[in-house]
This record gives sequence, C-alpha cells and structure tokens, in this order.
Amino acid sequence: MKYNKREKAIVLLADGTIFHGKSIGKKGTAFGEVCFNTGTTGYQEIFTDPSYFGQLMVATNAHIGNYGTHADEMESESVKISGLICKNFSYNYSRPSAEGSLEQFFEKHNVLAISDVDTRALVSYIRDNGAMNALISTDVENIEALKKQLADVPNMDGLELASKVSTKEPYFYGDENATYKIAALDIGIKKNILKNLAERDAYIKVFPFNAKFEDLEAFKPHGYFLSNGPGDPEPLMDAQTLAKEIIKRNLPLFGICLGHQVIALANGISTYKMHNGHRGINHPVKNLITTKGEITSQNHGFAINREETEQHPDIEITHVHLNDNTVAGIKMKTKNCFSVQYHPEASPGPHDASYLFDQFIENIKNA
Ligand SMILES: NC(=O)CC[C@H](N)C(=O)O
Repeated sequence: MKYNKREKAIVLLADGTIFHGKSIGKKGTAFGEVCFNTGTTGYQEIFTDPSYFGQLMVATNAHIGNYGTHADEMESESVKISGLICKNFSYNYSRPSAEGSLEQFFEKHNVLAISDVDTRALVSYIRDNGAMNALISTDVENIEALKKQLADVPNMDGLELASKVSTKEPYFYGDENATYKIAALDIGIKKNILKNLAERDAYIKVFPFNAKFEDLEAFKPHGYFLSNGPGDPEPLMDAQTLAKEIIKRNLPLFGICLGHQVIALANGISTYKMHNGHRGINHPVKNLITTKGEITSQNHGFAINREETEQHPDIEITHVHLNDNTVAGIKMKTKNCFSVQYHPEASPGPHDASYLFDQFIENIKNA
C-alpha cells in the first residue's frame, strides 16, 4: 500500500477548468480527450480496448481496482487509454483468481492514473460542456506551461487513429479447419470479437487497416468483418473503399462500431461527433425488427446521421438507442450487409446482443 507516497495531481480541461486529485504511482503528464464510462465492472477490458486510444478515461464507478487483473481480461496486448481518472483506487484486490493488482498492472504498462478526483462533478461538467481535450498531471506547479502543451493536442474531430492500433501484419485466429472463413479488417479490433466469431465455427484472418479488397479476397473468405476502433471514421478512406468493394459484390458483411460508421460512410451517410459519447454497459437499445429491448455495452463518441440514414433508399434502421434516438444499427435492403453502433461481444457488458454474431453466420450460410 502506497497511500503515504501519493502526490498531488490535477485534471486540466481544455477550457481551463481544474479538478484536483492524487497520483496512483507514476509521475508525469498524459493527454487525451476526456471521456467517461459508467460501467461498474470490466475496467481491464476497457483500459485495453483499442477504441479508447487517445482518450483519458473517467471511471464513474466509485472503486477501481478492487478485483485486480487477469490475463483473460485483456482486449489487446497493451493498455490503450492515455490515462485514468477515478475516485477510489484500490491497492488491494479480493478476487482469488486475480493474477495481480491494478497498481502492478499500471506499473507494468506505464499508465498514469489519478484518484481522489470528484468524478461526479467532473462527469457532470463534461456532460454539460461536451467532450473536450484534457490532461492529467503531477506537475501541479506549472499550470501555465501545461496549458500551452494542452493547446497543441489535436482535436478528436477529424483525427485518424486506427492506423496507430492496427496490426502491422496479417494474422490468423481460431481453428483452421473451421467451417467458415472470415476476413476481418483490424481498425482497432477487440479480442473478444475474434473469440465470438471463432466460437461460431469460424477461422479468421485479420488484416491491417489499409488492406485492399484483393488482399482480403485472396483468403477466399465466406464473410467479411469491419472492426471497432479509435478516432474519427471519416478519414478512414482505405476502409471505406474496402467496404464499397465488398458491398458492390454483395458479399456477407458485418460491422461493429467504427466498422458500422465506415459502412455508413461507404453508403454516403455522414457521421458526426456527439456532444458526449455513449460509454457504459447498460445502454438501452430497441431492435425495431423484433421490437425487443436489449441492454448493451457501448463505447462511441461519433454517430451516423439519422436523417440521412432514414432518407437512404437502400438502408433500413434496425436498432435505435432509447436514451437519445440515435441510430444503433442498420442493414442494407438489397445487400448482405448489416452493422451495429454498439458491442455485441460485450467484454465488458451484458450478452443480450450476442445473437448478432449468429445472424452474421446465418447470413454467410445463406449467401
Ligand atoms: N468502439 C468504437 O469502435 C468507437 C468508434 C469511434 N471511434 C467512436 O468513438 O465513435
């Protein structure tokens, strides 16, 4: 326990607002867009989800670290958040199967984290004023210098980040003798998506963010998948071109989150940055086809334009987010293509939407 060693730290928002806290261990400064996740469990999955790259994460749950860490809860090989802001940081953990403490995990992955922040006040401030760039720092005496550095941090709007987290080389996942072959574009893919596909008798080849249709086609896949990932979808021209090629040929295509946004853009539907994103594990979605509700895992700061989607002759809105009526899922009327803005793979979160993976496999079978 290192309670005594803890130094003062701050959260500085781009508009100059300061929140005070204490450092967990590591000293320094970390930058990113500040976002908040309301999940009560699943912190390790969130910290390692590539979609969070470039973001400072505020955990609204009162305790972070209380059940330690485990290798099974890695959604990628490393921590992807730029830093953590929390209320109570647990140096102790009480899960018998945990492999270590969150403090050790942060030390190993070189993560800057600060606690003792009034996270309720911070979140309500961001809710009112919108997502914005911020920094966390232990350099509390040099506010003016920090402000200058913060001004140089690029805005998330228009920022391409997928290339920073994508695999450099293609790789395989699952059993090579599986019935279905799926080509997946990695623009920030979570491990649990690959696991969900492999569990449904699929062998997956994962491709880098800038792979061409011909690269994927050479694998002779039965279906194509566009992953989740960080940043703005708009600059992802290679991924949009790839989606167009797949759609043009009417091949089975499924997209999750960033992949969903890429599919919308490939259809001429624009995306926009939300005032605040959806990040948590209890987001209500209505499936308009079955009329059933789903409690879903979400993590996005951009969304697709609803009016343009409604007016599109070949696109049907299949799911809506019940808090704000944003588009949560679409399918193409004349093509074998569908996508969702949320996370059927959960990890963390409820499994209400895992039927979407079954639907993709059905679409492949029927193709
Ligand atoms: N989880 C994701 O794929 C996020 C997509 C995109 N980066 C957004 O924030 O909206």
